[in-house]
Amino acid sequence: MSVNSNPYAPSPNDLLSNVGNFLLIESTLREGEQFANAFFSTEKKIEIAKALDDFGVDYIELTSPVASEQSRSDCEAICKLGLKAKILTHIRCHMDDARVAVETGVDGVDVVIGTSKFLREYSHGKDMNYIAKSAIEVIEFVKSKGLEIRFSSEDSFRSDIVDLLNIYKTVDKIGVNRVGIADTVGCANPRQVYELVRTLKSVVSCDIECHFHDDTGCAIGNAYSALEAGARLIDVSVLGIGERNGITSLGGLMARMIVSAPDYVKSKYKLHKLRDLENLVADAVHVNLPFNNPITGFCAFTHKAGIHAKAILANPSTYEILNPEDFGMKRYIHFANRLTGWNAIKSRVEQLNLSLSDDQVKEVTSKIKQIGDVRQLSIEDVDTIIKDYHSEQ
Ligand SMILES: CC(=O)SCCNC(=O)CCNC(=O)[C@H](O)C(C)(C)COP(=O)(O)OP(=O)(O)OC[C@H]1O[C@@H](n2cnc3c(N)ncnc32)[C@H](O)[C@@H]1OP(=O)(O)O
Ligand SMILES: O=C(O)CCC(=O)C(=O)O
Ligand SMILES: [Zn+2]
Repeated sequence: MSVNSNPYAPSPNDLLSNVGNFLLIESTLREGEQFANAFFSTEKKIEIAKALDDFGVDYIELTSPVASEQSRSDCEAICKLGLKAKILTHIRCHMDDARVAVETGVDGVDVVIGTSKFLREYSHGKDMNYIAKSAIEVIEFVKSKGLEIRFSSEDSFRSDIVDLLNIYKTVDKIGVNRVGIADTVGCANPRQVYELVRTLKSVVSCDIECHFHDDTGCAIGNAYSALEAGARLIDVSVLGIGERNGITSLGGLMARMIVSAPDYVKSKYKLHKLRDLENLVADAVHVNLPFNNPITGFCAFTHKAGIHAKAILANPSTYEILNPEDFGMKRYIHFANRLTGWNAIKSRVEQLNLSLSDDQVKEVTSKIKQIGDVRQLSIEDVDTIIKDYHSEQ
């Protein structure tokens, strides 16, 4: 499908949109380490960093080097790998953290500080004047070391809009590479995201990065909305792992973006490596891939009901917006159940290299349904019913 005829692509009149021109900040080794189950050894971090790099992410964000001595030395080790992705570390807006971060060998530093009333009161206890002063000091220091610098407001969507725009204007003026918006508690909806990014876009000249938690199920939708409004970078993690139930997942965002920007996504990311990457991280944090995971969930390309199966057999686009082959995955018709139809069973008869007329297939389908009404069927059950029926003819 060409971009012009793709109904899911941004309109050519949509001048703000970065849907076909976005970058990924991959935060499995920062936000992901904040997932309850995560403990990454140095070797595992290196393995994950290499796999992310191979997949094609633009940036890899690492845990703050002040979190622990091992975090600092792991950060140094990953910087020395010579990956194509730029390496970032993530710190508080404080000179003590910044001094350590710039010595690790990273390409850039992501600085964050809470700007909502909740966090100003109960997290760091600083007012907006103090935040601006310390942001300027940290940003100028990191820039003086020749590193990329991003300034982010934590809990942006519960922060005062005037405070937000003022601090972003201030840091933009002194030359940050990016400003970040963070939906730290997952409260934002796509419309609010669109409006905030669009407003911010009109007051800063640097790139905009966005970070979305998934507490209310909007993390992928919000990321898409942010790109539509002109954000350039999205924070993701493999399987979305992070604090609480996590953030925008890499695979989920790939699923969304390949529909809207297929050429860009396919040319930039090695989509066939997604499943291995997800399995690597899932194993490392002792979880299974969720059954309903976009793309790699076990039933992501499984079609069951007879109406679906018939149409899928005729043309997969009837019930698939994603092509499994783009991700090295396979489509599957689940025919061993009472919702099946004669078209699916006919296809199975052909796979078994048997020959039955359409009327015979319809008859054997009704036998399958009768048994399927009584108990769960396996493929072997259905194959036996078909073979027995065939030999009786
Ligand atoms: C929304 C996010 O995910 S932000 C990223 C979160 N990442 C992390 O927390 C990294 C891992 N964290 C750690 O290892 C530790 O919390 C450390 C090393 C950063 C700090 O440890 P401690 O000094 O023991 O402090 P503790 O964790 O109890 O409290 C956080 C401290 O940071 C301060 N703080 C919190 N956010 C910020 C900020 N953005 N900028 C500056 N200071 C901050 C708080 O005021 C508090 O300091 P205080 O108790 O001395 O007043
Ligand atoms: O640095 C950022 O932009 C985001 C920090 C974070 O993890 C959050 O606010 O949830
Ligand atoms: Zn987060």
